[in-house]
Amino acid sequence: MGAVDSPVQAAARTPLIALLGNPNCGKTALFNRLTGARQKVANYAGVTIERKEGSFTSPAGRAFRVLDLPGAYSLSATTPDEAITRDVVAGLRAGEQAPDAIVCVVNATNLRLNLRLVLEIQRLGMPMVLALNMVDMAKKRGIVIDTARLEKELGFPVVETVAVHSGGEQALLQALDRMPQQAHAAPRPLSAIDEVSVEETQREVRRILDASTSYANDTGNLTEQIDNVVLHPFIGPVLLAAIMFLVFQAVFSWAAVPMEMITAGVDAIGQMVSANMSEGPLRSLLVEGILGGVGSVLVFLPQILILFFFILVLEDCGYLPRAAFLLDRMMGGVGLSGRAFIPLLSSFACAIPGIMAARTIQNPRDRLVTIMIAPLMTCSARLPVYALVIAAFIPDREVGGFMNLQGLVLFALYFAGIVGAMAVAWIFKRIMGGSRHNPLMLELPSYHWPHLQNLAIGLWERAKTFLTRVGTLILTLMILIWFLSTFPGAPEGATQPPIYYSVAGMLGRALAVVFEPIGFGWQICIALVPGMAAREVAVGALGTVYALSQTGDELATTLTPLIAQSWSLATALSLLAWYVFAPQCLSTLSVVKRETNSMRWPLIMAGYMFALAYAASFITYRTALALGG
Ligand SMILES: Nc1nc2c(ncn2[C@@H]2O[C@H](COP(=O)(O)OP(=O)(O)OP(=O)(O)O)[C@@H](O)[C@H]2O)c(=O)[nH]1
Ligand SMILES: [Mg+2]
Repeated sequence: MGAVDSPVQAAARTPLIALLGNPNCGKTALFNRLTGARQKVANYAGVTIERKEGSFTSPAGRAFRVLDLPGAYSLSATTPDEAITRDVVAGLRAGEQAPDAIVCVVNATNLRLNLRLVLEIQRLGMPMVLALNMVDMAKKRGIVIDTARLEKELGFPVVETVAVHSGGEQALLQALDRMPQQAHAAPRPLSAIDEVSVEETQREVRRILDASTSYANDTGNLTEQIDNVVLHPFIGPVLLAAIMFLVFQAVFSWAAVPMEMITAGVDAIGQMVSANMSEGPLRSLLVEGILGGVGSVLVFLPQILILFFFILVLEDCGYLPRAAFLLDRMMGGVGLSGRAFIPLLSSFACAIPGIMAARTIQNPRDRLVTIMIAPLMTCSARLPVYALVIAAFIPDREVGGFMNLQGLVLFALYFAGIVGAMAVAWIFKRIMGGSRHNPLMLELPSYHWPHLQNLAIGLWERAKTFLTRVGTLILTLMILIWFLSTFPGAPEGATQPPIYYSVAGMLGRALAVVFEPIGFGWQICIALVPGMAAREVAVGALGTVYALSQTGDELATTLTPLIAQSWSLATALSLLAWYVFAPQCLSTLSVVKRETNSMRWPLIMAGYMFALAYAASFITYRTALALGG
C-alpha cells in the first residue's frame, strides 16, 4: 500500500477520524459513547496507552472509523505512549494511513493547558473539529465559553460535548456530518509544529481565551478544598493508609456471605452428581476434577469483585494521582519516580496492564526498574491462594476491637510484596546507576463522584474475565490435572492413595526434592506446576489433589479443612511467602519480553524472583519451625 492513496481510492474507503487531546480530557469516554465500546475510562492521566479502533454510523448514515489514542501534552513526544499518538497522527506508523480528520478533545475547565496542543495540531493542516468536552463541569464552575467566538478565532468548527451523558456526543456527530466528504491532502510534516515557538503559541492561547471565555461566578474550587486535606503532609498519608486498610478488611468481611453461598451451591451440585452416578472414573472426574477444582477457584469471585470495586472507585474519583503525589518522596528514596505509582497500582489487578502502563514513564531506566518490580505487586490471581491459606490457618478473630485478624494478615502479605519491590528497586538502581530524582510533574484532575455506569461496566468486565478464565483455561487445566493425577492407578498392595503413584504424583515427588527444605510436600509441588499458567489454578489443583488423596468414603469438596489438617502452620506460612515473591506467570514474562524488546530482562526477572521466593520461604519455614509452628 502506498503512503498516499489516490483520490479515487480515498473517497471509496471509510473515513478515519482520530480523537486527540491532553491526557484525561475524556477521549476514551467519547470514543465509548460514539462506538458503544467499553474501553477503560478513569480519572487520571495516562489511562489509554495504545491506539484502539472502532466504527460508527452518523445520524446522516455516513460510516466512520474512529481511533482512540493515548493522551499527549504535545506532539513533540517524550514518553513511549505519546510517541504512539504522534506517529498515528502523522501517518508514520508502518502500514497505516494518516487519519482523514482530527477531533481535538479538550477539557473545557482547563482550556489554558489544552489549547496548546490544539494549536500544534492545527499546523498540520488537516480537517479538524474541536470537541469542547466536560462542559457540564465548566458550567458548574461558572466558566462561560463563547463557542461561536472560539470557532471564529480558531477557524474550524467547535462543538460542546459531555462524554459521560447519553446523547452528550450529538453535537459532535452533527459536526462530522457537516464535514465535506472529499478526500484531503496528506498532513504536513511534523516539523511544521516547531515553526512557531512555544512562547508564541502560549501568547496565542492567551489571546484566544481572553476573547472567548469569562468566569462568571467562580464558586471557589471544591477540588482545592478537598486537596487541602488529602495532600496535607500529615493527614494525607494517614488517610491513604486508612483507605488501603479498609479495602483489605472489606475483602474479607464483606465477601463471607456470598462465598458461603457459592460453596454451598458447588457442594450441592457435587452431592447431586455423587448420588445419581455410580462410583467410577467419570464420577471422579466430575466431582473431584471439575467441581473440586473449578469450584475452589470460583468461590473467590466475591473477593475479587470487592477489591476491584474499591480500585475502580479510587480510579474514577481522581484520588490516584494524589496518592502518587503523597508517595513520591518515599518512592524517590529507592530511586523510583512518582510516575511509577500508577503502573504499580495497576499491577495489583494484574502485572500485565501494569507493565504496559510503564510506557507513561519518560526516563528509560526508571521505566525498566518499574517493569522489573511490577510482578511483586500482589495481583488478583494471588488472592485465591492467600485467601485459602489464611482461611485455613488464621483464626477469624477480632483484634483491638475493630480489626479482623484475617484481613490484617492479608494486608501484611500485600505489604510484604510492596516492601520487597522497594528493596529490589533500590538494588537495581544501585547496579544500573540511579538517575537524579526529578520532582514529580503530574496533573491533578478535579474530583468527581464515580460514575455508576463506569463502575458497573468495570465490575462486569472483571467478573467476565474471571469467569471466562475459570471456564476455559482453568477448566482445561483441571481436567488435565485430574487425568495426570488419576493414571496410572495404584499398584498391587499400595499403601498410599492412588494419586501418589500417578504421573502427577511422580512429578510432585521429584520436585519435592527441591522444595522439601522450604516445607512443600509432593502434593503442593503438583499444584505449583500448573500454577505457572495461571496462579489461581494452584488452588484448583490443590482441590483436586487433596480430594483424590483422601482415603476412606468421606469425600469433602471443601478444601479449607483438608489443608488445615494436612499442613503444618510452618508449611502454610512458607507457601504464602513463596506466593508473595515467586515468578509464576508465563504471560507476564512474555509481556516483559515484548515491552523491553529483549530476552534478557524476563530471564533476569524470573531468576531474581525465584531466588527471592526461595530465600523468603526458607527463612519463613525455618523460623516458624524453630518457634514450634
Ligand atoms: N463530568 C464529566 N466527566 C467526564 C466527561 N468526559 C469524561 N469525563 C470523566 O473524565 C475522566 C477521564 O476520562 P477518559 O475518557 O478516561 O479520558 P482520556 O482522555 O481517555 O484519558 P487518557 O486515556 O488518560 O488520555 C473520567 O473519570 C471520565 O468519567 C464529561 O464530559 N463530563
Ligand atoms: Mg483514554
